[in-house]
Amino acid sequence: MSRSMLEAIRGQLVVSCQALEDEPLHSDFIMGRMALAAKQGGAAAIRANSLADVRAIMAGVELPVIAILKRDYPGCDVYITATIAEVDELMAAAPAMIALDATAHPRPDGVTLGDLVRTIRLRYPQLLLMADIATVDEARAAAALDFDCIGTTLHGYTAETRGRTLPMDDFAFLGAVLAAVDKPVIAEGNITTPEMMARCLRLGAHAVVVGGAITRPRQITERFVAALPG
Ligand SMILES: CC(=O)N[C@H](C=O)[C@@H](O)[C@H](O)[C@H](O)COP(=O)(O)O
Repeated sequence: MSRSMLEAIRGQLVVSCQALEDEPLHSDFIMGRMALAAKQGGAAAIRANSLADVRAIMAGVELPVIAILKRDYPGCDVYITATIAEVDELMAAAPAMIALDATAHPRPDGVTLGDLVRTIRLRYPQLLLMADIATVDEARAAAALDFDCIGTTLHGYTAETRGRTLPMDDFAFLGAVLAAVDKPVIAEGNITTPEMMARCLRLGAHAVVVGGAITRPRQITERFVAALPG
């Protein structure tokens, strides 16, 4: 997969197919089928967690994959592709792109984000890199490093941004990131309707990642149940 993957997802929908160990759909087989359904529905790429899921998806679906590896390190806030060990693990499947936590939080091995990116560039020159950020400062810092694109993934999920969500105030955070950086910005996080997706693209997002609203039936059910009258 070449750098043209970024071109392939321009103005398109990326579907995140993820189910962690504690979720009912946790299974590489099921994630592979979710990804196939997403492809048949018109998705341009898939975002997926873990080597097993990425492998299953790449084996059955001809779409580029944005791979991540979520791993909890005790006492550490960084859990999305935290170290070179997770990158090496994912590269056994050779996905087109890997997303890394690109917040200002310390990484479990003490390596700086800049050094991690430099190591990855030397080891895997063809790999595209996405920076998962939570704040505008983090977006700026990531843009100054050798990332190919920036994702709003972690806005609302760090101590500094807790209580916020991406759609708040007509996607004001997305607008601020777009104004602050000159790299492709991928809108991701709590985009739950087709209208929200379209709004992000009109605001200037390069592509939109939708996860739970498409691939997490428990979350979808909860939304319906919350709307029950009486
Ligand atoms: C914060 C975090 O760990 N986000 C993860 C990142 O890959 C996934 O759990 C999300 O499902 C994904 O970002 C898509 O977002 P949403 O499911 O809200 O459409």
